[in-house]
Amino acid sequence: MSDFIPGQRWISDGEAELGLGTILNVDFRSVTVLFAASQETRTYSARQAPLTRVVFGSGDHIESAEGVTLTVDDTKEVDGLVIYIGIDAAGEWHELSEAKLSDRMQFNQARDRLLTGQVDRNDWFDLRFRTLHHHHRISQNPALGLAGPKIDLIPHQLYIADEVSRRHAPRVLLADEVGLGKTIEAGLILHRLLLTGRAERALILVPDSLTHQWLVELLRRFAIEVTLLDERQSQAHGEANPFEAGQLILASQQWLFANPHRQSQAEACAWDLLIVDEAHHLDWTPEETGPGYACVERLAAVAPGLLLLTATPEQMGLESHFARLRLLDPDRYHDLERFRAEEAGYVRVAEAIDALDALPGDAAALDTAATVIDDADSRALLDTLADPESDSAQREAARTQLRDQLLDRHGTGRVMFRNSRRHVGGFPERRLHVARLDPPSAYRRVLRKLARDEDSLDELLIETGLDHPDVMLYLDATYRALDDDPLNGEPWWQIDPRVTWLLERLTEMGRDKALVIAHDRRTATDLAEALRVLGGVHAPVFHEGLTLVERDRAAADFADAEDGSQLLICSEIGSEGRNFQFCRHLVMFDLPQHPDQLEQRIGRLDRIGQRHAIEIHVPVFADSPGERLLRWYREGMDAFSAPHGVGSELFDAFGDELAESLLDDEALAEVIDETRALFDAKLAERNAGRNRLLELNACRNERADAVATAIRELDADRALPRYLDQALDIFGVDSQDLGGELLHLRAGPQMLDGLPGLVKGEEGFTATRSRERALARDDVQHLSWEHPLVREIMERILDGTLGNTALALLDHPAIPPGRVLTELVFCTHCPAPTHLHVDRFLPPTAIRVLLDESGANLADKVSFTGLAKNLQKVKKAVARDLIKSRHEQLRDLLTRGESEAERELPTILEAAQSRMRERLDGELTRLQALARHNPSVRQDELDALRDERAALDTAIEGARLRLDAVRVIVTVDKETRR
Ligand SMILES: Nc1ncnc2c1ncn2[C@@H]1O[C@H](COP(=O)(O)OP(=O)(O)OP(=O)(O)O)[C@@H](O)[C@H]1O
Repeated sequence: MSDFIPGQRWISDGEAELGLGTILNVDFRSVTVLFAASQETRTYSARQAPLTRVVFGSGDHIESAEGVTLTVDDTKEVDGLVIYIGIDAAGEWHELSEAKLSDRMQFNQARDRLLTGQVDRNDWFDLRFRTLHHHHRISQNPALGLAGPKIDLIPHQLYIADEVSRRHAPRVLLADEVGLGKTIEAGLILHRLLLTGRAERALILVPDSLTHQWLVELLRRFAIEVTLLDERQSQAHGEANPFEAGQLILASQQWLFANPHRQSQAEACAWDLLIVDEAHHLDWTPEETGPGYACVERLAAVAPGLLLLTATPEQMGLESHFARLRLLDPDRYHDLERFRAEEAGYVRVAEAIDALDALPGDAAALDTAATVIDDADSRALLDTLADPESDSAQREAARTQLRDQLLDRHGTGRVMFRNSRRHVGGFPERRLHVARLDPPSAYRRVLRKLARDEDSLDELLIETGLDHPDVMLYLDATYRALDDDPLNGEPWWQIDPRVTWLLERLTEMGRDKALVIAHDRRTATDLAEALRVLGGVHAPVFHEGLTLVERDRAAADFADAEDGSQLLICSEIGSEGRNFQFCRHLVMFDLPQHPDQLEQRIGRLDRIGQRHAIEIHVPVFADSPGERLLRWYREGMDAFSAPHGVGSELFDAFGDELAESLLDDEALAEVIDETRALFDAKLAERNAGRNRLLELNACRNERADAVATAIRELDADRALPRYLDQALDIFGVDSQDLGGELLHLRAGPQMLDGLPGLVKGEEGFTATRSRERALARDDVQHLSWEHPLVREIMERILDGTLGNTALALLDHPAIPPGRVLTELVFCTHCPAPTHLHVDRFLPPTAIRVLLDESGANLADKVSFTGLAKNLQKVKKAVARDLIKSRHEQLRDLLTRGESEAERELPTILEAAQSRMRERLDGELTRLQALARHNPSVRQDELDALRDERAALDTAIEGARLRLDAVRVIVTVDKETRR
């Protein structure tokens, strides 16, 4: 028969912070418990439920749900429930069923363990106290959640991650230029949200070709383990919803978007955060919604958090860009025309921001700023800034604040972050090398035919089945398609001079690696064959026809610095998302037709981490459409020198005309002139308006610097190695110093099970506290306070009972032998739903009380460490006897200690309240001010912030103290010890 009866009170052994639970339901298999204080319900197996029954004894204090505190005098049992008989502060007697106890009550484990003679090792008690101390310290660190990942501290990424992850349910477009680290930003945001409990479930949708890269990047850099879901795995779950298989699911977009059944399963789950990479593929036009867009739209409607990633937000045109913004905030982005009009106003805002630098003293600048500034608070700041008499520190503060206010209150800044190379700086030069080759006669025949008249072009299109203008641009494909022609007997690569040209370039490059990209998959595979046959060069190929595993293998072969291949040949899919910055030669075997695609290709190499100038090699056939396309890119928009972000608009304006002029130099010259004029105009317009605002907003240096400094301080925290030494030893982890700041950690024979990354009998892992060392090697983990092993150890200590009782001997000349000191560690306990992240303001806070026999508190006079280093351990049996003999005295001292600690609680709670109010009121004021100007502040954000503040207020007010640990210290003299 089950031991559980509805109404009984139990606490969770592993999650004491849930508060006092009530048995809701019991059947022969399971038991369901409601933890009302933290609004959680849990179901456990009835036979192995990790629960402890809560029963209080005579002298204990209990509290009823109505808030009446009683001192227990006696108990009785009725129908399996304990009835407490106790007296309240006014001297009235009450009977209280356990079912009516307050949900916020704590079961005093340390007290009960001590009084029943269960004592732990003295060093465990030490470790417990230190854990509380460090946990408290780290929980309030402003860099929490950003310090653990194994990344370089790059300001624009830190700024974005910090800004976005502070928000309630962030919904943003991460739109940095290619290779500036959008994946890293998304990883940082996810990491912080997970670490602080603000998110638990996330769905990450990425292109097929990037699933593995994401999986590895999240694991290696962020120590985040995700479940990669595909159709095969989903089927293994049978009827069950495969998206429930893990908290963090990574899936391919192609798979999900093509599969309505799986989509409805994904939609049926509760996600906290949805991440969509390469979001420019989500097609939308006013006439038609693509399946990917529709799927994400439905998921985005139910997931509170949404991160869309794209380097080319406008690749599919402004309308499509607007549609993505609409996914983020449908209320704000509902009218395309209004959006266009708003964009036009950004120029004035950007000019006003720039004008601030000329103040005080410049009357024109003052006018420019004043035309945009229209609220009272901003106007007051402008007055300070314009006043030559004002204090210079005040002026600087006003300038910064005003700039922030202008950025906040105007533009898409809050929903879109876009950093550019120009702004970030420090990126390598790009060098273009064009090889002008003579077309072989077979290609010349095609060109002549094309040049003849329109009818010949139509004929060729029908004959080859190719599209226009592909038939002119990719002559090898046209040649292949004309395989009925007896003159086209040889494989294209036997006649195409680009093959020998490439072999020669490879020889010149020596040991340097090269990435080759061709438009067409067949060109890529044939080219690999050609290089093998004609030059004995082995090259892996990467294209859409390969399985994911085959693609990853090809990429890994290329990435291998020692034995890997010199080159990788990709079709166009290799031009997206992949990290090839270890290589500096890019061969564009042909040219893509869209400027954004050209930028994506270059972006594989021109990424963070690239240390060399990038050599871009392009072979073109003299006087061919390919050469004309190259001219359009170079002369029309400087497409090879740096990303400019207006390619999409140019393509929309001139793509068709260009296709028509690829056979005609005169017509081309006109298209180039027109393209150039529009390019210059767009660039000027962008740089003055939206781009300028986006740039200014994408990284606020003071904030980024503050985060980086906080991270560096945590990196250098000398307390971590000391803490780890002790913790690893106690948890049975063997650690070996490998020199060079490296540490190898392995499970020792006595290790407590279930520590992340460590399994008995297995190798373990190498880690280092040095960020630089960790970054230098893929196989070395970054050991920080946020490392999963350190977090698990801390959580186990804080949630469990390890070290919460101890007994030690003290030999002190000033204290006679046989006296008892009691060292009590109380801890604030604040049950609240995890998403409130109450730890930010009130992390478990220790109050130490050290009582002598008379009940005097010596904590201020005798420090924890001062005392600890003079203590001697004692055998457990002796400790038990000592405790038994002092039972009554200890009970009294425990009660006395409680009232000592209670005296300190109000100050701690007040400080927590004021920290919380300062932060949330500040955010609320800022958001309210923003909402007046910038409709991208959502009403639900404001409401959520108000609700959060109210809920935090209640939670902090309801915080209690619980006895976390107790150590009894008995004084001895040298004689006794001997
Ligand atoms: N802070 C960092 N520390 C170390 N490496 C980084 C950092 N930021 C970016 N990288 C590396 O630079 C490369 C580009 O970063 P990432 O893939 O996040 O860029 P992206 O903006 O998503 O690129 P794309 O536009 O191609 O999708 C990756 O190899 C990434 O690991």
